[in-house]
Amino acid sequence: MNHVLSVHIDYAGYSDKEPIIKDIRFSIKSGEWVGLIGGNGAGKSTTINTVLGLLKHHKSAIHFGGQNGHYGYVAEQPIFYDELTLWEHMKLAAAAFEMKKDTYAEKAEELLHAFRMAHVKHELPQHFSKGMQQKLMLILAFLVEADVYIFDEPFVGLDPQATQTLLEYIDKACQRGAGVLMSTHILDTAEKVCDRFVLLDQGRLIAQGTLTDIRQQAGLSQGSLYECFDRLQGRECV
Ligand SMILES: Nc1ncnc2c1ncn2[C@@H]1O[C@H](COP(=O)(O)OP(=O)(O)OP(=O)(O)O)[C@@H](O)[C@H]1O
Repeated sequence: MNHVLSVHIDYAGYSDKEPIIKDIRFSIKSGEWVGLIGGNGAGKSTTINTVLGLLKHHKSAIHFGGQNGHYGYVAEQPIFYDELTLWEHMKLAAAAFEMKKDTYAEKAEELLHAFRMAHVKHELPQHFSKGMQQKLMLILAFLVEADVYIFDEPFVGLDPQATQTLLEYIDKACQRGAGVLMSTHILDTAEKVCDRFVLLDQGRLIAQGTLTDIRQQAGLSQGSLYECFDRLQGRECV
């Protein structure tokens, strides 16, 4: 199977002092949903920022594969233009990715409906709640058929229906062959939906693989993802 993303980070950080993350290597195949797991400050966002090429101080090789080279990214904090409505944001994204008018119109209405945002499509996102701003980011990400989707803590602020809708959209994206990297603290959800996991602690990779692999590495044959992560924290990866 093709890799849609391969990540090889020797080190990365925000200054030329001691790096924040070191020796992080993993890849994502077409159709795979990978959970990036770690406690507060473990280095999840730093890893994502390195993958996105946003850090100045790094030694890394990041390769995006796939068919069209498009990726979708949803940051931990919503990012938007204060003076553009939700609908204008969507039109801008469609124009940037040169989407066909018919494809766009159908997809746009479907997403607005699915995320229950049709009633505010002509409103400014700065007046939205945190969850609604998060939904705007998700709608923009799913508007374009990307080869890779990267989500940093996507569930924060979402209500249960929006969470379900997001899970369904990610699942559909994987079914058509996209790869997904998703950082989250919601380990019971991650355990249910992700195919594989990358576990970080203090800027280091401490384990990776399927739940079965992680259980083996933690020595807990029936352990939950949380129990395995709890056991593995503080150890170096083999
Ligand atoms: N912009 C920045 N400048 C300097 N240091 C930073 C910056 N952003 C994060 N760090 C540091 O990098 C380390 C890892 O942070 P990071 O945000 O990658 O963790 P995280 O796993 O995403 O945590 P959380 O779950 O709390 O979001 C922390 O020690 C943090 O203080």
